[in-house]
Amino acid sequence: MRQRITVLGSTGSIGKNTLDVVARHPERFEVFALSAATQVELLLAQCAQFQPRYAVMASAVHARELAEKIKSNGLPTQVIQAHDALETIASHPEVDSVMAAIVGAAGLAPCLAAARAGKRLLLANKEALVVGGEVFLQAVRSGGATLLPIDSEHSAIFQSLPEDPATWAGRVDKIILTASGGPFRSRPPASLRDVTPEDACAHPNWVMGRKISVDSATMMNKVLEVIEARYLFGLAPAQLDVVIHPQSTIHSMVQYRDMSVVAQMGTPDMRVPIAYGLSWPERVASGAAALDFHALSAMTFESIDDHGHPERFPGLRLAWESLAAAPGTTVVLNAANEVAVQAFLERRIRFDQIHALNLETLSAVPSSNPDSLDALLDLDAKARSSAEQHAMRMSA
Ligand SMILES: NC(=O)C1=CN([C@@H]2O[C@H](COP(=O)(O)OP(=O)(O)OC[C@H]3O[C@@H](n4cnc5c(N)ncnc54)[C@H](OP(=O)(O)O)[C@@H]3O)[C@@H](O)[C@H]2O)C=CC1
Ligand SMILES: CC(=O)[C@@H](O)[C@H](O)COP(=O)(O)O
Ligand SMILES: [Mn+2]
Repeated sequence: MRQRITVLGSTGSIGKNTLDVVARHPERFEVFALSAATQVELLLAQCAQFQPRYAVMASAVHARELAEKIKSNGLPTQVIQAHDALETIASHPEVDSVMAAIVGAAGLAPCLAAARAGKRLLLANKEALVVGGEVFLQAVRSGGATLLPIDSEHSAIFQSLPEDPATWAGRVDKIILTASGGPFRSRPPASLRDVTPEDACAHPNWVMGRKISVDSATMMNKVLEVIEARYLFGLAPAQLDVVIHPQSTIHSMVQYRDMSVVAQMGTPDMRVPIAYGLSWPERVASGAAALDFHALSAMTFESIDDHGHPERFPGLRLAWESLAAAPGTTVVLNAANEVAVQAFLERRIRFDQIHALNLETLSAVPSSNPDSLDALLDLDAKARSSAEQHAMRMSA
């Protein structure tokens, strides 16, 4: 029987790559539902191609527009307009797998719904796990869900670990996440004051959405990924390491107790981890080009400490610091960073103010121990409000 899939965030970079892989295997995969925030025309085109049962848009205005167009095009898709529409398509009894590809904490509630409903949950939306933390993991356990990483580093780690998670703690010495260093790896740190959103979004190796691209430029992406790895693989924060590898050929590594290192490699193409998540434990064609070892000129590595850190990437330490602090700290950090990145993309604050805004918000919002979705969203809202005030002061 075909695997029925809901794609949350189908109009984004991960969403489009997911549909590309799905379209290569019509005998294995069937699209059950799609969702977007504002891109009505693209979602309409996806509905025409994949004929899903349901489609959801984040706002009522866009949902109405999509529903009218779907009707006038004679398509069978039903547009669900309800405050919990994303949760509905993520937990529907006829869904097998959910691709979580919404950006930011906005994806948390449907992820939890999918987890509680015992779905196979393909997690690209790293912010959902960074915010959800133990509440997220508890939902996965209680719902009997299967959580599969899509983030390239975490897919690489997952592919490099033994099949049985019960053996990980005993066998693994540490996990080494690779970081490209982003577009500003070699720029004098003082010049970062004046970079534009276009500069920051020009990632050297990956074509991605704007938010994650800015995160790669500040190294906040690696902060989120260290926290994500902590929750996905259950190792101690001290067992998580980051090394700069500018070519993004090795996607991450696992170092075992005997000092053997297992790495996963490939061309930088998100269709590889997406295809692995979709087909796990099998493998299917992804559409990615093969890594050509005959043409591969170099694979280099640099220590972050030798690379202008902490001046260039002052935020990286926040990963370990927030994991050592009260559990709500990662919620506050993520919310602050989402507000800061948006403010930078809207040219309200400078690039070098993103880190300052994150620090100010962490100091201003008291940490707590949120133990439910409501408590997580409440803390997230408090942190956003505080961060917005800091952003307004900075831009004044
Ligand atoms: N891009 C990549 O290669 C990688 C991405 N990731 C992670 O995957 C996630 C998605 O990233 P990416 O695809 O780059 O992001 P994009 O910005 O390209 O896409 C985001 C998707 O989410 C939708 N969306 C945005 N805001 C909301 C909201 N408030 N409610 C509901 N839907 C919303 C967008 O709709 P619309 O298009 O209509 O605005 C779009 O479909 C992020 O968490 C990112 O960190 C992880 C590894 C690699
Ligand atoms: C493709 C992917 O998973 C991104 O998270 C990518 O790894 C960003 O790279 P850097 O954050 O290392 O620049
Ligand atoms: Mn990544």
